[in-house]
Amino acid sequence: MSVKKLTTQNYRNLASASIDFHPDLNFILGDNGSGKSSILEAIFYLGHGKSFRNAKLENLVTFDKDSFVVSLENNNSDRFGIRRDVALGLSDIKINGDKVSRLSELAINIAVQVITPESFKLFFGGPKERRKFFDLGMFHVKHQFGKFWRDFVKLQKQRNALLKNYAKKTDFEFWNHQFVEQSELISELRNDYFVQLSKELGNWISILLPELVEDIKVQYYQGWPSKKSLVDVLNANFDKDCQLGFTQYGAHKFDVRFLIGGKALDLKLSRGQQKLFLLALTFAQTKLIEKVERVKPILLIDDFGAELDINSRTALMNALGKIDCQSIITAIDEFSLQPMLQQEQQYKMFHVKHGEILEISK
Ligand SMILES: Nc1ncnc2c1ncn2[C@@H]1O[C@H](COP(=O)(O)OP(=O)(O)OP(=O)(O)O)[C@@H](O)[C@H]1O
Repeated sequence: MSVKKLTTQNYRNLASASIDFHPDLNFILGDNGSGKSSILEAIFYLGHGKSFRNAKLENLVTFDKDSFVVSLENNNSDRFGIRRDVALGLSDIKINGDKVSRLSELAINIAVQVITPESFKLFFGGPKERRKFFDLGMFHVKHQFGKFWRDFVKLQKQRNALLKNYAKKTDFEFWNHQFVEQSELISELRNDYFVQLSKELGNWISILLPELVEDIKVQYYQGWPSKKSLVDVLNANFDKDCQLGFTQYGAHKFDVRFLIGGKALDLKLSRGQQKLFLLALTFAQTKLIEKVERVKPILLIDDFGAELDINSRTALMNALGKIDCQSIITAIDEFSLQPMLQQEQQYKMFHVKHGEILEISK
């Protein structure tokens, strides 16, 4: 799907905003602090139920207000909305006017990915951001994943509760068996996804970082040593798990490493190159989501010009031209979007000032 119209009430500094987007390409311009990122954040919120800036709920509602609403209408005229009352701790999710209980029902319809100037720092730091990123792709591409993952998390919680309660080793047999079975199911699905993603990544690296195309290696770590069975690993680590009160190995501990010529990617690449690499990975994931044809993905790029020179921006523009997704891109001014605007392509452009949004006619 693509976002046809976004409406907000009391979301950050967007007191009462409404934007009619272009189905493919959109630019949002404005000074620092005008509200550009807040617009992307509102769209992301509808797809994820949280901010990409790791902000607390109470910081999302406009200062001195108690609740906010974000809603969108898609290209099929379906309407999706969330209302959060921060003071009362209430939340209302609606699809076409009907209440739904699960955020995942929104997430199924809104496959939104975001790249910000901070993304690459987080992504190439600890494993948390990488897990979030890949799980989003899994959710949209491998449709069993959502259910598998929910079941796994329940088992993980049960096992951790037993660990914290100093249960006997024999009490774990039943839970270990299920935990292992579910971890293996997830790992198999992820493995499959990584083969697809690695292949697709090569295509986007050749557009965005062609000089590195031969040197990149992606390594997938399933969450426990690949040559050992998870049952053996759990048994061998039982005492340590008890001491820590949580399970050290399993599907929740998966990670992905990227090597360039055998060295960690963040040691070899500049910040701009890391951003391009993350963009290539995002395009690869977007392409896989597009191929399953459940939803058309949406790509949000915050602060387009940051870290990228004119050659990199040209490469990014070429990449955008090769993917069927809706893009919403923010920038300080038209100059930092160059060479995007020299193309004969259709787009809409907006200007934001103090949370007020105006469409700019071309
Ligand atoms: N809860 C809130 N209520 C009202 N205003 C807020 C709230 N949270 C943040 N703001 C203000 O909203 C403004 C817009 O922030 P936003 O991050 O969207 O700006 P931006 O245009 O993306 O800026 P930059 O180019 O610097 O990234 C900021 O000035 C900020 O102080």
